[in-house]
Amino acid sequence: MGEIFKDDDAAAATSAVTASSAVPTAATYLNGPILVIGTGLLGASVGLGLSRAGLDVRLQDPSPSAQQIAQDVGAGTILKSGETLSPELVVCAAPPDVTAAAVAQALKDYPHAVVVDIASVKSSILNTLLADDSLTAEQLTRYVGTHPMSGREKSGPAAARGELFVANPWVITAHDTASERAIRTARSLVADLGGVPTYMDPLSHDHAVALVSHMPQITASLLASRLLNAESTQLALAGNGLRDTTRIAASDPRLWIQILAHNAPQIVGHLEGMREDIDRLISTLHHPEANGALLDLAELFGEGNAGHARIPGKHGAPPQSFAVVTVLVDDKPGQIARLLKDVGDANINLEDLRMDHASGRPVGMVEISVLPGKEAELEAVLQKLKWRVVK
Ligand SMILES: NC(=O)c1ccc[n+]([C@@H]2O[C@H](COP(=O)([O-])OP(=O)(O)OC[C@H]3O[C@@H](n4cnc5c(N)ncnc54)[C@H](O)[C@@H]3O)[C@@H](O)[C@H]2O)c1
Ligand SMILES: O=C(O)C(=O)C[C@]1(C(=O)O)C=C[C@@H](O)C=C1
Repeated sequence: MGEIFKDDDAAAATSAVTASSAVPTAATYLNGPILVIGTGLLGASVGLGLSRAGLDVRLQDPSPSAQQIAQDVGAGTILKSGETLSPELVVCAAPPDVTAAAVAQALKDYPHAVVVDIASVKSSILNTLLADDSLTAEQLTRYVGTHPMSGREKSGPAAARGELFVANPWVITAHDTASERAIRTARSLVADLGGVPTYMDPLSHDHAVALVSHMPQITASLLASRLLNAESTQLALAGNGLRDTTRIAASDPRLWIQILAHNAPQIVGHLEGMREDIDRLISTLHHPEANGALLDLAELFGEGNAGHARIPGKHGAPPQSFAVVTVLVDDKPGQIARLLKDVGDANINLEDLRMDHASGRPVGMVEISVLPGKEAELEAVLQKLKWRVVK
C-alpha cells in the first residue's frame, strides 16, 4: 500500500475537528455525501463529527427512533425511502452479527461507493464476505474493514459524541484485494474524525483487541458482578478504585455477547492465563504466613506495574505520566466551564480531566492532568484567580 497521506495529516484534521462548529470547513479529505447505516452510538458519532466538519451526511437505521434521534442530535439527515443517493462512502455501523449482511447490501446498492464497517471484530466479518457468492470481485475491492478504538459504556444515538475518535487509534484492516481508492477513502474518514490510522491484518487485529479491549470488558463485568449481593453499607464505601475498574461493566450486553462470540478463540488463551494467576493468588492467600508467600504477592503486583507501564500515551506516544493539579469546585452551574476557560487562558495544555463528587457534599474535586513541569505554573495561576487548589 502506497503513502497516502503525509504524517501530519491526521493531526491537521484533528485540529480541524476539535476547532469545528456548525460552520462548514473546507479542510476535509472526504467530499461526501456519506451514508451512515446504523445510527446508534458509533454511527451517530461518526455522523456528528463529519457533519460538524461540513460534510453532507445521510442516515439510515431499521429503528425509526434511532434514525430520528441521530438526526436530532445533528448527525445528518435521514435518507428518505426511495430517495436516490450516490455516496462517496457508506459507513456500516450496525451490530457485529449483522454487519457482513449490511456491508454486502451496501456494496450492491451503491455501485460507486467505498463501503467500510466499524465493527469491533474483523476476521469473522471479512470471512463471511469472502464466502458470499452473491458478491463480485469488483464489489469486494470497494470494501475495507475498520475499527475505531473509541467508544463509551453507553449505546444509542443520544450518547453520540462528534469528538469521540479524536487522538485514538482507528484500525484499518484492508484485505488483499481492497483497492487503493477504498483504502484512501477509509483513511480520509479516520483523518476527518481526528483518529490515528493504524494498519493491521484482520486476524492480528482480533488478537490485539482480545487482550486490550475484550479482556478489560470481561474482567470489569466479572468484578462488578461480585457486587450483586453486597450490603448497601458496603457499597456506600465505594471509591475511585471500584469506579475506575468497573466503568465499562455498564456496557450493553447485547453488543458484548456478539463481540465475544465472534472473537472467542482469541480470548480463551488470555482467560486461561488469568485463571492460572488467580489460582496462584488463591493458594498464596490461603497461607500468607508461608515462606515465599509475600514475595509471590510482590511479584504479582510488580508484573501488574510493569504491564500498566507499557500502555502507550496519546497518539501512540510512549507511556507518559502526567502531573495532576487538584481543584475543589462548588457544586454550582458553570463552575467547570469557568475553570476550563481559566486553564485555557493560562495557555497550558490540558491532557486529561477527571471529576469526582463526594456524595451528599456541595463540592466536587477536579483533577487536571498537565505535562510534568507545568503543574506549579498552573497552580499559581489558579490560586491567583481564587480557585481552591488542593496541595
Ligand atoms: N460501543 C462502542 O464502544 C464501540 C466502539 C467501537 C466500535 N463499535 C462497533 O460499532 C457498531 C455499533 O455499535 P454501537 O455501540 O453504536 O451500538 P448501538 O446499539 O448504539 O447502535 C447499533 C445500531 O445499529 C442498528 N441496527 C441493528 N440492526 C441493523 C441492521 N441490520 N442494519 C443496520 N443497522 C442496524 C440499531 O438499530 C442501532 O441503532 C458495532 O459493530 C460495534 O462492535 C462499538
Ligand atoms: O471506552 C470504552 O467505553 C470502551 O469500551 C471502548 C472500546 C475499548 O475497549 O477501548 C470498547 C469496544 C470497542 O470495540 C472499542 C473501544
